[in-house]
Amino acid sequence: MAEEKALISVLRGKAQDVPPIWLMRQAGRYLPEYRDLRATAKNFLDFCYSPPKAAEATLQPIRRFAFDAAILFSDILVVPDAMGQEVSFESGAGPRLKPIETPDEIERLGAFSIEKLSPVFETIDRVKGALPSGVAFIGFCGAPWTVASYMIAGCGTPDQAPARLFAFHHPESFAKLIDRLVEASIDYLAGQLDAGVEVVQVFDSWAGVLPAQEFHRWSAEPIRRIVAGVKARHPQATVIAFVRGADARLPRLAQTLGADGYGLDTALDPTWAVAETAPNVALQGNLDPLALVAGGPALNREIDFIVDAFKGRPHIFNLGHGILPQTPIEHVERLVARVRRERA
Ligand SMILES: Cc1c2[nH]c(c1CCC(=O)O)Cc1[nH]c(c(CCC(=O)O)c1C)Cc1[nH]c(c(CCC(=O)O)c1C)Cc1[nH]c(c(C)c1CCC(=O)O)C2
Repeated sequence: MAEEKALISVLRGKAQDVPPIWLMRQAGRYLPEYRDLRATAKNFLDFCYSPPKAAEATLQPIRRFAFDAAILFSDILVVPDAMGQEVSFESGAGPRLKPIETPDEIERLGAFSIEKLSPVFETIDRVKGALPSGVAFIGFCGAPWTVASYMIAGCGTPDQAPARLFAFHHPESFAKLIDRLVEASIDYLAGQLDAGVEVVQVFDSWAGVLPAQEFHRWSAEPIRRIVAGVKARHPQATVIAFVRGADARLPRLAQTLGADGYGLDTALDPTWAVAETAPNVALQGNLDPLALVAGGPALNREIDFIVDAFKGRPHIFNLGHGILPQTPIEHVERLVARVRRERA
């Protein structure tokens, strides 16, 4: 039997001497080869739905940095796209959808068409044959709250106020949208696992804006249902929950969501997270993406602090949020070398 991949071992609760490393949004605009490839597609979603291009974008950061995991190149907003709420991306301005303003519009959303996402599964099939042994393959989806927040607002907002207001005004209708996203996410992640990913990560990038009861209802509980639904269909699969802004709610999440690993955002203190969660729970994170932009002694100091804070604990080295487009490539190279202790 092939040796267990380091990232999978960590998710199964086994600490490694050297933590496996990958970076959220590791495929993207900080890479010149990504920018060249991206220029060959007429828009971002076409790019996501082109298996040869999406497979190449998935593999680019693996070739360059030999990360311990590849993450499928796609986007969380393909799910609303597959529900008939058309999505487009304007360059420099982020995603655009037709906003949902009334409960009626939730009733009128189409059924989730998993067939529409068949190019994603074909991308997975292409990548899995091309990955070096030892490199784990991660699929993903957005958590229902984060995806719903874009579906309601129709674009990115600083505080997700449109979705928060909609949920206060129309809780029953909002619950229907969340339920539909839970079901779609389970089908979608199970489809990704059928196609060949080994790990799935659920991104709740906007959980941190919710007050306690809303957080429980719209962020935590839907993620718990997704984890249970995925594991019912794929008992071997491992799941990472990235609940950005979980803050003091992390220990309770780690007891209740049922995931194998928890992503920590930049603001969480690793020493506290290690002390407040069970020792077999894997933790992922949480270098400040701006430290990676800054480089210099600050970067070394931050890397060493994180590696040391998680020592002896199942830990996946990662950023606390996505890599920024202005990140110098040499800083990423230095990060990987330093985490692997090839200290230059
Ligand atoms: C909220 C969210 C989205 N998408 C995603 C999230 C959750 C993680 C997070 O909080 O960063 C997740 C995502 N988006 C993308 C990936 C691909 C895989 C990877 O991590 O490398 C992943 C995992 C590609 C992408 N998704 C997007 C790009 C840039 C578009 C381009 O190249 O033209 C990429 C590479 C576009 C996107 N997609 C989204 C926004 C708000 C934007 C615009 C902002 C931006 O440009 O970064 C929605």
